[in-house]
Amino acid sequence: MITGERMAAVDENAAALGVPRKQLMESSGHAVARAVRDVAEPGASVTIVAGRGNNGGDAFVAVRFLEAYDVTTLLLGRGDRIGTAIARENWDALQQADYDTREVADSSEFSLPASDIVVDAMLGTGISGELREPAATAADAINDADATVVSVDVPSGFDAEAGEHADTGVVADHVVTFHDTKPGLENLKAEITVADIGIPAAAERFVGPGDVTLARPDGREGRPYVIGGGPYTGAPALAAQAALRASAELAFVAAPETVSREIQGYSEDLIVQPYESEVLTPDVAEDLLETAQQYDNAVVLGPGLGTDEDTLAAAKQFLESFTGRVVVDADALEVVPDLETEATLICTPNRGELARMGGPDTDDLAAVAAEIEAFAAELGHVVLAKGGTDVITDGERTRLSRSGTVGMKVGGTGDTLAGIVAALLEHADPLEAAAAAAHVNGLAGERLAATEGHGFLASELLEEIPAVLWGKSDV
Ligand SMILES: NC(=O)C1=CN([C@@H]2O[C@H](COP(=O)(O)OP(=O)(O)OC[C@H]3O[C@@H](n4cnc5c(N)ncnc54)[C@H](O)[C@@H]3O)[C@@H](O)[C@H]2O)[C@@H](O)CC1
Ligand SMILES: [K+]
Repeated sequence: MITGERMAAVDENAAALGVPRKQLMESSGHAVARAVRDVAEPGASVTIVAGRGNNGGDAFVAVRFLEAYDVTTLLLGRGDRIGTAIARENWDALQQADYDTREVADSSEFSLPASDIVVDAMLGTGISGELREPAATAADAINDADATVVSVDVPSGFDAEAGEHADTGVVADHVVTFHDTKPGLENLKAEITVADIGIPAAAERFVGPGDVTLARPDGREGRPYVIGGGPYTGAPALAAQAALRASAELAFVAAPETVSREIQGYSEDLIVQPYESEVLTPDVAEDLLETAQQYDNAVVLGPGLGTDEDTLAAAKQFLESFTGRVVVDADALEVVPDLETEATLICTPNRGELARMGGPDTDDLAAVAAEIEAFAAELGHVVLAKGGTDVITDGERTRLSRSGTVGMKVGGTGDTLAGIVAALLEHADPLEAAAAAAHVNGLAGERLAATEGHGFLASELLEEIPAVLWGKSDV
């Protein structure tokens, strides 16, 4: 099962792997033609009702595979208003090769020719809300017609994110859906065919530009709360600054007063909240919990906290009472395996931390991705295992991020990663936020490596984050 949103991400990843969308459209169109051939003998009359998106584009391709049929193609709108280049190219090809095509300017002009088959290619996964005109009129006519209706990808009017049908939508007899079934299709009376359109498995498995698009912030949102610092001061500052670079509105750092000035000294952009103690203690954790619950911040727990016994007890206590989202990093990770918590945790262990938590102990994380997935399932939390290839899993879904360079072994890159995860949590679900963050952090390193070789610093990653997130996502 795949949502329309995720499908678009996978499709973008496929393009980055060298399989562009136009190629997928060719496969989709071929699959639609096969479905028509399955329900009608050669010579049968086929009317294609196409919209101006890629759903229509799939049907334009199908026309070329249906030479043995009597095909008429109706486009809702004008050809020069087709929304995507690849759909327009396929429409133009039909014009140049003299296929029977007609443009329908508005609903008053719409009339459905009597035909054996109607191919419904008005709207696919790009729909929002009830059908607008002329699609609504066309849907009524299709539903009233005596033809077998084959819908492309989803029946037009069906929302593939929510799995809901618009009141005005097409009622299909057959649906040819692509790559994987979509939420809610199984509740329809239609016969569903899932067509393989040649998307490489790697486009789902490896984090790519599509995953970044999916998690990309479209504004400033979120106020991550970094609980860190004590024995170390750089780590919490890096995490908080990375969150700001990745779209957080504000970034708070709760730290011992003995080091709070030092942390503030690294950056005037942070809001540092000192507490009276040299390290995090259970008493302090209780106060911090109140603040975190009140503001519903995403929390980053761990950077620079140290392993004082009191600190670990405090981290455990915090996590057991908190009910929000926490990125757990560094020293705080070791309390996770014994926790009882309602919080949503995203654990970001490196190799050693993963092993100490009870997960696999290896340099080659990709080779043990299935074990890490099982480990995350057992924990009941998202695990982002950091290595040459990062493994990101929620125990059911697993993604691998190959971005990054050896220069990222430098201290502090895990802290920037934790901050990016916290920021993206405002825009994406925990697994998607973690996967995109891992990719973004690695790409930021790759940008630096282009000029600095292996000699760059974690603090320099910070400035690269915006370009990776909002600029061209391929370096
Ligand atoms: N990986 C993929 O995502 C692939 C997608 N393909 C096809 O592309 C489709 C998605 O294409 P698009 O994203 O271009 O979107 P659609 O073709 O679903 O439609 C987008 C168009 O519909 C209009 N629209 C949106 N809501 C409307 C409403 N309520 N009433 C009337 N018009 C409305 C929009 O303004 C836009 O012009 C898929 O369903 C599938 O058929 C395939 O070509 C191959 C691969
Ligand atoms: K459709």
